[in-house]
Formats: sequence, structure tokens, C-alpha cells
Amino acid sequence: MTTLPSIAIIGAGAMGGAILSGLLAPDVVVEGGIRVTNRTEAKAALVRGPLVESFALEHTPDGNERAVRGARIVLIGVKPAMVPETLASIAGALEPDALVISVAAGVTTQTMESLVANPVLRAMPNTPAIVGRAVTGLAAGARATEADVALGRALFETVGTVLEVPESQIDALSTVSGSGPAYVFYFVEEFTAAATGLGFSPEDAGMLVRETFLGAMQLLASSGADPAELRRQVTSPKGTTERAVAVLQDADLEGLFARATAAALERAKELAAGA
Ligand SMILES: NC(=O)C1=CN([C@@H]2O[C@H](COP(=O)(O)OP(=O)(O)OC[C@H]3O[C@@H](n4cnc5c(N)ncnc54)[C@H](OP(=O)(O)O)[C@@H]3O)[C@@H](O)[C@H]2O)C=CC1
Ligand SMILES: O=C(O)[C@@H]1CCC=N1
Repeated sequence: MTTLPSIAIIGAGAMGGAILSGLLAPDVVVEGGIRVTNRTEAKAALVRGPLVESFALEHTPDGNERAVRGARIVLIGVKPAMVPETLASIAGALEPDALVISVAAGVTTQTMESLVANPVLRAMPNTPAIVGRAVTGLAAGARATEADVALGRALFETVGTVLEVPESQIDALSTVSGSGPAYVFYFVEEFTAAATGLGFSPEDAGMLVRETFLGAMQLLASSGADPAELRRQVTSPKGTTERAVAVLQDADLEGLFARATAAALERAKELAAGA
């Protein structure tokens, strides 16, 4: 059982909503309640429930201020470009002991600290939070104490695993685990298209690829073996897999991942600069 103090989520879309789902798990108690905000009623209605007070700014223009009053944790889940104006608008309503946590890519704790007087953390979760399998990077701002970091860790451990990192590493972490689910889903899409091209129905192709990914990942996780060794066990000398893997190697998969993560890192720098 995890007990957390009152929480406000400002911007409960894909990521804020995923964290919210962790807070609603049966083994989590949020004392003092959960308040969330979105701009539109359409979004607000999606997350409203017996344990969640949900404001739509289009109907309740001071919803953000109302949500953060009395909240011990304030999670900022709006798009990076909107973080500065959102923080500025709630700064006067924050409780003095509120811990402000942003999940925004690129936005630094220094920027956050210039807008609010409170301790701040940066977090980089990922959408498998919805199924309790997130990986969240957590970095402390200059004012945050060990107790603040522990509180942030407790929050994100409701949806998975937490790795504390210095802030200098959080953008790099984001290019791996923050964006990573998209890379995996893209692989699944393309692999499924290849299977369909081999004559399988979309349903059968989807099942073959999904179960192959799930089975391989469970084998990797439970065996504790090196992925290269597990690959070797599939790759019979002079067999079929060897030919397929050679094609992937010729396409420089390693270089492709390096270039993709470098591009994401570059974008995080642009976001930090307000672009
Ligand atoms: N998606 C992901 O995998 C990850 C995202 N992040 C970070 O999470 C943040 C949100 O991204 P994501 O969840 O994908 O985006 P979404 O667009 O899904 O969510 C943003 C939410 O913020 C709401 N919103 C916008 N403006 C305001 C405001 N002024 N006050 C209150 N709520 C507002 C929007 O409501 P409405 O739609 O009604 O306008 C929307 O529901 C970003 O900063 C991103 O960097 C971090 C890790 C992973
Ligand atoms: O694409 C983005 O900017 C966010 C951060 C990591 C995942 N989604």
C-alpha cells in the first residue's frame, strides 16, 4: 500500500492521464484527494470520477489555481512550450510546501525555479505507466531536498520503476525510455506490414508480431541472459535467421539508433531554449 498526499495534475492528457491511472490503483491512497485540469471539457470528462475532481478551463477559467490550492504535489503535464506560462499563472496559488514536478521534455529546473518559489523536480516517465510498467527518470532542482525526491519517487513508483539521474542526463534518458515506446510501436507496425506482405491477414500478422515481441521480452527479462546470447540461440549457423540479421546489420541498425536518439536530444535542447 502506498499513501500519497494531495495531488494536482495540471494537464492530464496522454502522460498526465497515464500517471493518474497509477494513482487510481487499488493499492494507492491519495490522502486529500486528486484534482486534475485540462483546457477542454471533452478531456476533463475523460478523467473525471469518484476519486478525481476534474476541471475544464473552458468552463472554470481559474481551474488551475483551484486545483493547486491545498495540493502537496503539483504535477505539470502540459506541452513543454506551455510550461512557463502555466507555472507563472499558478505561482501565487501554490502552497508554500508544494512540490512541483514537471514531466515536460527539455524544460529545465532552472526555468521552473525562475517562475515558482517552490522546490521542483523534473521527471521523464513513459506511457507504459498505463499498465504499471513505466520507467521514470527523476532529477532534482536546486531547492529540492532528499525528502522531496523521495516523495517524487513514491509518486512515480505507483506506475513502475524510477531511476534518479542528474539533470544533465535527463534529456538523454528521455531519448531512450521517454520516446522509446514509440520506437517499439514503430517496429511493431513495420514488422506487421512485412508479415501482411507475406500473405497473413492483418489479424494474424498482428498476433504473430505482438506475441513474438512479448515472448522475446519475457524471455530476456526472466532468463537474465545477454540479448546477444539469446539472439545467437535463434540464429542457426547457415540458417534462415542469419540471412535476415545480416540484412539488418547491413542497414546499420546501430547507427540508426544513434542518429535517432541524437535527433531527439537535439530537439530537447531546442525545447529548453523555448523553440
Ligand atoms: N506522451 C508521452 O509519451 C510523454 C510526454 N511527456 C511530456 O508530457 C507533457 C504532455 O504531453 P502529452 O501528455 O503527450 O500531451 P497531451 O496533449 O496529451 O496532454 C496535454 C494536456 O494538457 C492540457 N492542457 C493544455 N493547456 C493547459 C492548461 N493551460 N492548463 C491545464 N491543462 C492544459 C491539454 O488539454 P486539452 O487537450 O483539453 O487542451 C491536454 O490534455 C509534455 O510536456 C511532454 O513533453 C513526457 C514523457 C512521455
Ligand atoms: O515526444 C515528446 O516530446 C515526449 C517526450 C518523450 C516522449 N514524448
